[in-house]
Amino acid sequence: MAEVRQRGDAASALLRREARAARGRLGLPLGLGLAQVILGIAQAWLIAGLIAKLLGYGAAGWPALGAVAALALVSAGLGVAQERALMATGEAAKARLRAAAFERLLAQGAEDNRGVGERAALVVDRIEALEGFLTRWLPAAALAMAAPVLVAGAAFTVDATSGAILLVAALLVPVAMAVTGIGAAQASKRQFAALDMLSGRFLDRMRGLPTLVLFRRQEAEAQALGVAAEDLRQRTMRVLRVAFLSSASMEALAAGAIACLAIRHGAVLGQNHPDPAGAIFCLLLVPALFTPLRAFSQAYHERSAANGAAAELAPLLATEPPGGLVLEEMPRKLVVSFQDVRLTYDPTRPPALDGVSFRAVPGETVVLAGASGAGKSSILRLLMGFRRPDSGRISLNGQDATQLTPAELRRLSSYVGQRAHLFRATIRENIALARPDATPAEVESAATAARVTDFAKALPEGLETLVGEGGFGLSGGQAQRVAIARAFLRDTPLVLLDEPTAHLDPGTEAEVLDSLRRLCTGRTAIVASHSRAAQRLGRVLEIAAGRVAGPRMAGE
Ligand SMILES: Nc1ncnc2c1ncn2[C@@H]1O[C@H](COP(=O)(O)OP(=O)(O)OP(=O)(O)O)[C@@H](O)[C@H]1O
Repeated sequence: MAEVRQRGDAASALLRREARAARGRLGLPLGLGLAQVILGIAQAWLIAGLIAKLLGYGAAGWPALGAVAALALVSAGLGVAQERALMATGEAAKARLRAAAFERLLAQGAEDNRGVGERAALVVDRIEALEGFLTRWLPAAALAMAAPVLVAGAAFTVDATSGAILLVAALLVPVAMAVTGIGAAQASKRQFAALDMLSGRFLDRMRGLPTLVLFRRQEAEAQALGVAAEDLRQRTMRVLRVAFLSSASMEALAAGAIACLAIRHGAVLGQNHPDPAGAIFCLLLVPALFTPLRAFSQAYHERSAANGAAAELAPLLATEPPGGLVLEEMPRKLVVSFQDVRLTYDPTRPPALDGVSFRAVPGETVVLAGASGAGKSSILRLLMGFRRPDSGRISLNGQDATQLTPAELRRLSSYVGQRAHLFRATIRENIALARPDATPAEVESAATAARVTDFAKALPEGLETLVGEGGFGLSGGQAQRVAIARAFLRDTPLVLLDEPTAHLDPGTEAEVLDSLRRLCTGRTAIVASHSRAAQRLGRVLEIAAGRVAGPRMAGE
């Protein structure tokens, strides 16, 4: 319960902060909205004169008709300008929020245990939902307060009772909305949760589609997706029901206001009203009063949706990007030392690292061997700054590594994992990703060093061949060589390799190891590997249950 309240508080705080940030940009659209209300009142005045003339009371003529048309044109122009100003405000806010959310997701990196679909939904859909709050709800709420005062004030100048009727109708709107909108925020939150479930599951199953087909699970999965989609439909209908209810209450109030005014001014049709044009004016003010109130009611739904989205975004945006020192210059050589390092992921389970000590000097390759789950990758994760040790000391050239920002720590190392991820881009662009400011010659020399050029020569467009999703398929060994080329291009003093030859046949493994040996030469290298062949890269440290079990000679 306390947690739910905390999430609600965090969501409100986020929305307040965003409202403050957007305030400066909302002045123009608000001013334009107010101008439209005033034009609406003027139009009602002119049209009232024209209708009175038709009923045989007044003297309004063609100039009044021309003025009504001109005001309608100006009002439409103002509407377009207002919409554009609101869109610009929304786009600026979304760009800022997306950059902040993305920065935090990147800082959490591999350690973020949210699914890919959920992370994508946070950055795309949730921030989209906040736009409605900033560009619909905030201006609509401000106009819903100012417009009734202007409209009722105009009615007062003609007839105090009509002014009072309009004012009371306007004051009843928030009451009706509060009654019909009870539970709207909760319904919205549930709708988002169902949407997350569905999109996360869909993405996950799409990625594993070949496996599902192989195991003939496609029917069962389609049914499970159907159930999740049905759940989303029901929750969406609940949200819509609330929205329909609140607009129905609005229409009832507008009808009530017209009815009261009609009773008050019914004599206008009996040809004995003291101010027929004024009476018609009061009746025509009802649309002018309810247009901004209707926008307010519709935006109420946007506010509920934004509340649901903010509750999910707030914890992410509240995480401070990790602080720390920044290196004055990149060291050419690096001595890595672990002293009694402990790391626990889950306090209910034994520690992943339980007092690990070792040292690796420049030019040396330390191979971490040991059974699956022994803690090899955890050592690499610490060196990449994705985790901080619970105790002990990790030093780089004698300096405490935990004092550096994680990003700075990552600047010192190049990493090659089990499977290189290739983006949909050319081979050249995929390599240059490691150092976008590299010259074409530098990229080519990295490609040569990693033997990418050997296979790229045979491809139709060489290094310019498009690879990755939907592009030319590379074999596992070729993709690993692209990853090694990235490491060559980065040219860092520390090289971290995590099972770099897993999934490769012995022949390809030998070729990849040959490139890796050259990559490690002259640098400090730490390699986690089960492979006997990879263990010949250097000094082997046996890791067992989070401890260094002892050194082994290469090839032992
Ligand atoms: N994010 C995590 N949350 C909880 N426990 C984790 C996490 N990552 C690893 N562990 C646990 O920590 C222990 C060490 O894991 P680690 O990945 O370092 O092993 P490893 O030796 O690299 O294994 P492998 O050779 O299979 O990759 C394992 O028991 C593992 O289950």
